[in-house]
Amino acid sequence: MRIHVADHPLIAHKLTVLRDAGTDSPTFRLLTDELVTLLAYEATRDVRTEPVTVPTPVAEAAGVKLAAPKPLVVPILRAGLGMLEGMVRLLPTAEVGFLGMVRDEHTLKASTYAQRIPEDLSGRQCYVLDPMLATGGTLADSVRFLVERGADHITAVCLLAAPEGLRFLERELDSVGIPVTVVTAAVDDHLNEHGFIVPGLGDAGDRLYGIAG
Ligand SMILES: O=P(O)(O)OC[C@H]1O[C@H](OP(=O)(O)OP(=O)(O)O)[C@H](O)[C@@H]1O
Ligand SMILES: O=c1cc[nH]c(=O)[nH]1
Ligand SMILES: [Mg+2]
Repeated sequence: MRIHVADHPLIAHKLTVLRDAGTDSPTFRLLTDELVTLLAYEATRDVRTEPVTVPTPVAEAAGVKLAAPKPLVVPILRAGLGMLEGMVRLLPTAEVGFLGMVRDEHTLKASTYAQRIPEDLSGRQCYVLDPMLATGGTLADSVRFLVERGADHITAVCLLAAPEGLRFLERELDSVGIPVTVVTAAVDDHLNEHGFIVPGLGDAGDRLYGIAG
């Protein structure tokens, strides 16, 4: 597994405001959107392209276009939905599949409550969106789900990751047999006893959308 920490002053600045407990939901949503577009630039570094030629007003120019099959962007509901627009802004021709997952607050185990993902992902590059990589359980399960359907290249885009979760994913995803990359704006200090990232930003879903019932 490859881990890329996006080290850029604009990312660090926006992340600082995002962490601030005083930042309200509308601002949190706006900053999430902006951060994802900056992260998407790094996350799509390996997107597959094929050569094309276009006529400029002067001559033929060699260029590239995104290769088929189209990339699939997969936000993990709920919080990953806040990252969708920022990602498809850079990849407007991508298709979007949805995975609804929730982590039990006591056992910290993730479970899937909804999915709308193509049955056959053979040859597809997938971009998983989830702001928080805490224990890594949610991301490990979502990567396995996509690999079982044939995805052959997966990049996860996160805002924050915990070192414990990254270590867990490195062990778990060793055997999936395809390249997996995690792109994150920062790796934080540790997980607390409730499985929250420290210093983190709190519950990303709640900060985006309000307290879930
Ligand atoms: O790495 P993990 O320990 O698995 O935790 C990370 C997951 O926890 C949060 O989801 P949550 O269960 O709070 O659902 P929500 O997005 O609906 O708030 C977060 O959005 C991730 O999906
Ligand atoms: O810190 C954390 C950990 C899991 N999920 C969140 O939203 N925040
Ligand atoms: Mg949540």
